[in-house]
Amino acid sequence: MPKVLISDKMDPKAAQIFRERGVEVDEITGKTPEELMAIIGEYDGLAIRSSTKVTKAILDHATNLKVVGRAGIGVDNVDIPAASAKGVVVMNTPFGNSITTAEHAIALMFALARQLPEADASTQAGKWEKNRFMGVELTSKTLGLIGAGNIGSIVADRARGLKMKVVAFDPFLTPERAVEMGVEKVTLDELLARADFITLHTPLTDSTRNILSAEAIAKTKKGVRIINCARGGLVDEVALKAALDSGQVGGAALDVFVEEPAKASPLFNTPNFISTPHLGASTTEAQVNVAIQVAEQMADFLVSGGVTNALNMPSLSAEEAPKLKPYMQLAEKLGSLVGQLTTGAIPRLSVHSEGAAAELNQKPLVSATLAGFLRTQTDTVNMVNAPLLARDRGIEVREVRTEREGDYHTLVRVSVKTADGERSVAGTLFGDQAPRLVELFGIKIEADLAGPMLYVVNEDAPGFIGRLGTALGEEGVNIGTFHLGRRQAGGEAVLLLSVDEPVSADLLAKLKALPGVKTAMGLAF
Ligand SMILES: NC(=O)c1ccc[n+]([C@@H]2O[C@H](COP(=O)([O-])OP(=O)(O)OC[C@H]3O[C@@H](n4cnc5c(N)ncnc54)[C@H](O)[C@@H]3O)[C@@H](O)[C@H]2O)c1
Ligand SMILES: O=C(O)CC[C@@H](O)C(=O)O
Repeated sequence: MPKVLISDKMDPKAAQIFRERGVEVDEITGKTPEELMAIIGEYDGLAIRSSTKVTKAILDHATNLKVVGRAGIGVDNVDIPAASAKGVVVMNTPFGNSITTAEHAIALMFALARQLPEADASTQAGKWEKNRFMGVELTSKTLGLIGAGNIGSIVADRARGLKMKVVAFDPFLTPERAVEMGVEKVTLDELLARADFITLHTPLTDSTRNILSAEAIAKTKKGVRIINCARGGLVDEVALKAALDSGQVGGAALDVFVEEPAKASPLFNTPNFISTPHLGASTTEAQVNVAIQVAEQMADFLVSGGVTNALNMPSLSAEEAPKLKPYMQLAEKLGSLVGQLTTGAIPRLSVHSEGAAAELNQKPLVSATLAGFLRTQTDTVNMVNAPLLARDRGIEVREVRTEREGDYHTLVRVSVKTADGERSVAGTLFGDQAPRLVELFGIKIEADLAGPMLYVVNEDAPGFIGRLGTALGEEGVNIGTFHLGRRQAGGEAVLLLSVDEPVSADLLAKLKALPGVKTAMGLAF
C-alpha cells in the first residue's frame, strides 16, 4: 500500500481521500528539515503547502518518493530540477485557490481606497477621525493588471463588475483573449502611466523579479496604489518604501514578501501601507478545494498511474493510464533496443505511432521511448527526466502520428538518425497487451523483448543455425525462444534469441568467429 506524508497544515479532507483511495497517510507538520530528512525515506508521496521546503537535500533522503503534491499554485518551495533528476513527479493544483486569491486582491484594493485598517485602528482607539480618512471611488478608475492568467483574469472580471477600466500587461496574452476578458492589452510603460491601481498576478521569474523597480515606480501616476498577492520579489520593497514616503505611491498592500515569514520590514508602520501574512489562498473554500485536488491527483498517480497537473511530466488521466501502460512498455523496449544497437551521437529520435497507437496521448509514449533509449547511457533516467536528458544531449525529438492502419492495427516505430543514416525498429501489441517487436532495421522479425537476449547478424546460408546452436550448447547456454528474419534469401539475416543467462564476452568472441557472422551482441530488457 503506498504511503503519503502530509507535512503542512491541510484540510482533513486530504487525509480522508487518501485513506478512501487505499493510500496510507501520516500527518506530521512543523518538522525541521533535519527531522523531515530522517523520516522521508518511508514515503511514496509528500503532500505540502508552502511551509515545507522540498530541497535537494530532502530529495536525496527520499529513497521511495515518487510524487510531491503542492496544495496550491506556486511551487517555488520545491526544487523541481532536483525532483526531476530523481524521477519524482511534482504536481500542483492550479485552479483551486484562484477565486479566493483574486478576491483577496480586490479586498486589498478596497482597503487601500478607503484606508480601512487605519480607520479601524483610529476608531477603536476612540479618535473618531472622520475628516482624516478621505477615500477614493473605484468606479471609472483604471486598474493595471500585471499578469493576466488564472487569477489575473478573475480580478479583471471582478474589477469590470465594479465599473473599472482594466488595462493588462502580459507578454503571453493574445489580442483575442484580451478582447474576451474585456481588457486593453498595453505595454508595461503604458500601464504604469495610466493605472490608478496596479495589481500583480505573475509568478516570480527572472523576467518578473522587481518588475515594479524604482525606475518602474517612477513612471507611475502620482498617488498610484499597488497590490501584490502573487509573490514577494515582484515589487522592490526598498523602492516601494521610498515611494510611499515621497507620496509617489499613494498606498500599497502586500500579501507576499521577499522574506517570509516577514517578521520585520522597513515597510511596516508606513502610512498607507497594508500587509497580510500570505493569506491570498486562505479561505475555507480554497483550502478544501486544494486539499481534495491534491489528494485525488496524488492517489490517482500512486494507485493507477494517472498524472494530472504535473510540472515535470506529461499529463495522463487515470482512465488513460491502464490503456497506455502496455504501450509505454512497448515504447520503452523499442527505445532500449535502438539504444543498445546504435553507437555514437544521435542527433534525432522519432516516435511514429500508427493505427490505434496514434489515437493515444503521445507524450507519455515519447517519454517512455526516451527513458528506454537513454537507460543504455545512464541508469538514473526515468520518464520524468528523460526529455530533459535528451535535450541536454542535443537529441531532437520528433513525434509523428498516422491514424490509418498499416500491416498492424496498432504500431509504434522508433527511428534514430545515426552517422550511417536512419535506423528504425517497430513493435505492436498482441491482444492489446503484450509488446512484440515486428521489425528490426528494415527486416521483418517477431520477438518478445524480455530478459537477456542474443542478437546475431549473419549471412543467410545453409547450416548456420546448426553451427550457432552447437556453439551455444558447448557453452551450456540454454535458448528460451528463437526468432529469425532476413532481408532476402541469401542476404543479411538477423537472429534474436532469448537466453537463460546474460551472454558472456567469451561466448560472443566465439560466435563472432563463426563463418558468416557479421555481428553478435548480448542485449538486456
Ligand atoms: N498570495 C497567495 O496566497 C497566492 C495564492 C495563489 C496564487 N498565488 C500566486 O499568484 C501568481 C499567479 O497565479 P496564477 O494562477 O494566475 O498563474 P498563471 O500562470 O495562471 O498566470 C500567470 C500569468 O503571468 C504571466 N506572465 C509571465 N511572465 C510575465 C511577465 N514577465 N510580465 C507579465 N506577465 C507575465 C503569464 O503569461 C500568465 O498569464 C503565482 O505566482 C501564484 O503562485 C499566490
Ligand atoms: O498555501 C498557501 O497558503 C499559499 C498558496 C499560494 O501561495 C499559492 O501559490 O497557491
